[in-house]
Amino acid sequence: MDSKYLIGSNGNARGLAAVFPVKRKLEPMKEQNVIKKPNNYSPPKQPTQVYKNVLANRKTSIEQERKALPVYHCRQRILKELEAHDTLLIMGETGSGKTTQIPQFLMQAGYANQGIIGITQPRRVAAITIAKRVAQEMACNVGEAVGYTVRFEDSTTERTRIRYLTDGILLREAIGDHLLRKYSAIMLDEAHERTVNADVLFGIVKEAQQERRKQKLSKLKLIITSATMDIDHFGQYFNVKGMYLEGRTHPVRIMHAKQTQDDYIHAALVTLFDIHRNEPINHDVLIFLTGQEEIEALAQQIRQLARINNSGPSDVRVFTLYAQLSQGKQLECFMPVPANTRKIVLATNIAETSITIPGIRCVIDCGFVKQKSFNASSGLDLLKTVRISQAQAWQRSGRAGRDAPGKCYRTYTKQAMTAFPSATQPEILRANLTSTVLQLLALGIDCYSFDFIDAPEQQGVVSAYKTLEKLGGIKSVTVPCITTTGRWLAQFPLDPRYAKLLLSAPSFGCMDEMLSLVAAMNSDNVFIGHADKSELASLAHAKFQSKHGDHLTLLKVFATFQKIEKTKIWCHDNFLNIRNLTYARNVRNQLQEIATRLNLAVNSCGDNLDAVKKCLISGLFENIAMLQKEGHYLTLSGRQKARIHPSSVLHGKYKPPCILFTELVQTEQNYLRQVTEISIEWIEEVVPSIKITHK
Ligand SMILES: Nc1ncnc2c1ncn2[C@@H]1O[C@H](COP(=O)(O)OP(=O)(O)OP(=O)(O)O)[C@@H](O)[C@H]1O
Repeated sequence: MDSKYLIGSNGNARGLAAVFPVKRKLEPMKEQNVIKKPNNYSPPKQPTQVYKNVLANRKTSIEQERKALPVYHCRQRILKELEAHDTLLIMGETGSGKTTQIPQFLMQAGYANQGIIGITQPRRVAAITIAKRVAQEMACNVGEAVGYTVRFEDSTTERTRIRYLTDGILLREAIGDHLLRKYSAIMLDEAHERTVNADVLFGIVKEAQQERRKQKLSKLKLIITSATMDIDHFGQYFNVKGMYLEGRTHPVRIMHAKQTQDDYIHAALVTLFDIHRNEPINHDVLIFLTGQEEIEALAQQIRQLARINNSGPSDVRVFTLYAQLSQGKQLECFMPVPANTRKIVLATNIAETSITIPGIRCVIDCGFVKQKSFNASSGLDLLKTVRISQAQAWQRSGRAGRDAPGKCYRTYTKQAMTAFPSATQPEILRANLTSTVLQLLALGIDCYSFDFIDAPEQQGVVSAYKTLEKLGGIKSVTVPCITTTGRWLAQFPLDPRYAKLLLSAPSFGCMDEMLSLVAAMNSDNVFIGHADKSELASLAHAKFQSKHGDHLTLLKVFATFQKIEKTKIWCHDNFLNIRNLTYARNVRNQLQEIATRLNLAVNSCGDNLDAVKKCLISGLFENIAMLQKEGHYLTLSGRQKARIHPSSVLHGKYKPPCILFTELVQTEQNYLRQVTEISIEWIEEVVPSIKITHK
């Protein structure tokens, strides 16, 4: 197949249907395979001898896998270096064992006796799956010696010594204790990702380390790791030399498209079918695409083609993995599939670093990513599809060689790749900084004097200060001093604009409603758009439609869900996602706990829904748009032309003259997502600093 890797030369998708149900190449079941794909094996309550043997085999096999990792042979060197230096920069190939093994080395060397070993991850799915893997390696349950903490979910207990957490969580903890005293060692993993939170953490942990030294407190050891970081830049910032872990993991064979592909989705599909025809059935495939819509459309296409051509049970299982999916759904692709079935995972860059999806032997990389960037002059976040960096391309290929040699098919030419930027632009140089600036202020740090690894643009910082001033979080842009409101805003694990909705809700008399709405807005899509039964789904969803718009529709769904007893049946009948609604309920409980701590009254506005709509303006005042006589909308801040997204209940009907939206999405054109009709007069009433100069 390698020499044939000429994407697009295999005909069109119709032709592919005929190619798909190729005779399967069944691999003889090796003992190892039986352990990896246990065919939904569930252990009996009292372990039988057979089960004990399976467990023993599994333990031995995990032990062997660990010993084979390159990092395993560098254990002594790492520990010696860490004894001599307080900070280590470690670079090692993807899959070499940095994330799973180094924390265990530290624990064995006694570092967990004086505090917790914390390992940050850019994404929740990585923190959860890695904690599970390490718990398995250490033969304990998650929450015992090893645990994870992600937003709204904490599996750790007082027994936990190794804690995987998202960088956002550690940042939040720093607000409570800027010396991070509960940690003896912190590993900042996947440093190349350069998320805003990670960049801020670099400065905070560096400061905490120095301060602990000054105050003669216990030492804080720092380890910064990645397979693709700019070691010179990091070395300069932390004033240390980098350490390179030699040793390769499983080789990954890279193949590039011979010709430029106009349609990367089609190219990925053709490549997938080539793989399905030529590679053993237990070689699972991971395809990198850019976003939810693209992924769901391709997943449906693959499932349909598989169905058309299979009379018996399908020999492929298609999984999707993107940020908007509920946590439960995200974790499904990590489960084993039955033997003689190929797992196909369609993912965004969420699967790009850190994670190991067991069974993946082939990666198809489309070479694009959806990137959020903030336009400081318009005050709006935009999502754009852009080329990945070369570092991302290597990270993606690294997902193929985790448990065996793999292959990576790049749907772009080798020549094209030379034009990709070598590293991803740090998020801090393109992100909305409102939340970060507030968190720094809550830590007593002024953005202008903070020791950033790369300082953000001044325009971005000023824009954040302006938003915070309007939210009441700081006194003025010129003297950015945090107010009591600012401190309260920082208490909620939310974007400050959403936190503001909760702080102002009691004065509008709608705290009960706002707790529900903010919780639902912070969970993933609760509506299931059923591909085969879209009319039935629309009919079911129509029952909840509010003429005011999407926010009140969502509130109606959530409020009904809260009252219903048989939620499973109700969600099923109404095409609603029970996991996301349950998650929202959990979020609501946690937000209510914080509100109670802050003595905020939980009042209800009953049928006076204008209260909810006015309250929405108090936080989302930058997300307002006016109808123009040409039929499109113009955003108030930034004057962007946009239309109501087709998924909105206000789409295609009467067009309200003034609307509030949750986000602006840029595809071929600008769309306003999650929209509610508001009255123009309310804007100045709720946020007096906003003057309506045009209509
Ligand atoms: N959930 C898992 N299931 C099965 N094997 C796993 C799992 N997680 C890790 N492994 C195994 O452990 C190895 C080391 O993984 P680890 O995440 O520690 O590597 P890494 O060096 O941190 O990689 P990266 O730079 O890509 O994050 C993997 O190559 C894989 O063989």
